[in-house]
Amino acid sequence: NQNVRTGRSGSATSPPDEHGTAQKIDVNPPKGTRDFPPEDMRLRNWLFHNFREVSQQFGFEEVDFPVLESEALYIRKAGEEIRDQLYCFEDRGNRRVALRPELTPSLARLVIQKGKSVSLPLKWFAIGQCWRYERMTRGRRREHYQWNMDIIGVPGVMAEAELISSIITFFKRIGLTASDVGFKVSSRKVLQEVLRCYSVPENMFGRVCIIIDKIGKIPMDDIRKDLQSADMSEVAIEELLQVLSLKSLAKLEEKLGASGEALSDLKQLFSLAEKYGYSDWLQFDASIVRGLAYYTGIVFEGFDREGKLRAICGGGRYDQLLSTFGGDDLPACGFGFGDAVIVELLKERGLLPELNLQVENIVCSLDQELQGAASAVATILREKGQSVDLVLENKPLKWVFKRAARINARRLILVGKAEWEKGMVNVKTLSTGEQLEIKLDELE
Ligand SMILES: OCc1cccc(Br)n1
Repeated sequence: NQNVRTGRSGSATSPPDEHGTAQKIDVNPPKGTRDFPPEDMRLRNWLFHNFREVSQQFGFEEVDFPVLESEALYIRKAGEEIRDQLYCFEDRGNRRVALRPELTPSLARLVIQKGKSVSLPLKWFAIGQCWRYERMTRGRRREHYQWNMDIIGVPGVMAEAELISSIITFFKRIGLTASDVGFKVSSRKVLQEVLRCYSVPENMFGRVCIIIDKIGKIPMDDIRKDLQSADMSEVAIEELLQVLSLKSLAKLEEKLGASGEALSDLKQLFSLAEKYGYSDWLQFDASIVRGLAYYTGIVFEGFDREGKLRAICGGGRYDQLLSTFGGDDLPACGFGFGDAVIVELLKERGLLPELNLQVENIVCSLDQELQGAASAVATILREKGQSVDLVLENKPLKWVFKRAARINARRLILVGKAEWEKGMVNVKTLSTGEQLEIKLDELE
C-alpha cells in the first residue's frame, strides 16, 4: 500500500481517517511470530530445499493440511505441554478450532479420510507452520516451521531405522557429522514393562510419559508428586527412575530380562544402524520418552553433542493414534524437525550457507524513448530462461551500476540509441568489464 510510509522508528502512518487523524500502525509482526525478509527467506528456502531433497531421495511424497484444524484433534487427557499452549478459539460458526501445534494428527486424519483408497505403506512428508500460544515470559516463539516424515503401515523397526537414516542424510547434506550431533534412542515399551511390573493401570501410561518427559525441566520432587498422583507407589517410582537412568542395553537386559519387546526392538534397531552405517550417531538412553502422549514404542531425539541447545528433532512410533481417531488399527511412526534449533546449531558451527541474490542480467535504456526497447530485450532474455532485472525508470548510469552490484548481476545490457538503430545492444560482463556490441538476434 503506497500510502503507508515507514518512519525511521519503524512505525508507519497511514492516511488520515474520517476524523483527519493519522493512524499509527505497528509494523512489527504479532508477538512470537516472524517476517521473512529476502535474506531470511533465502535461508528458509535453502533449509526447506534440503528437507525436500532428502524426503524425495527416500521415496516420500509431499502432503499438506490446513494450518487451522478442529481443536478436537489435539484434546488428549495426558497433560501435555502442547495442550496447555494450544492456539485455539471459537470461530464465527461456533466451532472450536485451533492453529495446529504439530502435523501428525492432521496426517492421521488424512490417512483415515483416504481409507482403502491408498496402498500401504504410506511414506509422506510435510513442511508446515505450527503454532503454540505460550506466555511470552520466556520470549520464545509462537510459530515455527516443522519438517515431518511419516511411515504408515509398517509395524517393524525397519521404519524407525529408515526415518533416522533420512535425518542423518539431511545432517550430512548440510555439513553436520556424528561429532556434531547424535540421537538418543529408547522405547516407551521400557516404561510400559516397568509400569506393568508394578500394576500401574494402563490408562496412566500416557500421563506417566508426559511426567517423565519433564525430568530436567522441573524439580524431581514435583516429578515424584506427579507420579504419585498417577497411582504410582513409592517403590514403583524409585524403580522407574532407576530404569530411566540406564544408558546401556546390557544393563536394561539385567533389569527387564531378555524376553520383553522393548529390548528386542532396541536390539534390532541398533543392529540395523550397523547395516545402515550410522551406529556412531546413536546411543541408548532410557530417559528419552518425548513429550507427546501418543508414542507407543521406539522414541528418539536428535541432540547437539555440546549440549548447548534444545532437541533438534524428535519422533517415534505411534501405533494407536489412528485407532483413537476412529481409524483402522494402523502402525505408524514419524518425526518432527523444527526450523529454529537447527539454524542456531549451524550458526554455532559456522555452517550457515552464503546465499546471495543472483540475477543474470540487468537491462536498462539510456534514454526515455528506449524504455519500450529495453522491455523487449528483457522479454527476449526471459524467454530464453534467463533472469532479468529491468530498470523501470530513467536512472543515471551510476545508479544502474550500483544496483547491478547489489543484485549480483552477471551482465549489464545497455539499450542505447545509436546501437538500437543498428539492431544492437551493449553487453557488459560485470566481472571482467568486457564490453561487446551484440546483435539482438544473437543475444543469448
Ligand atoms: O516445539 C513445539 C512448538 C510447537 C508449535 C510452535 C512452536 Br514455536 N513450538
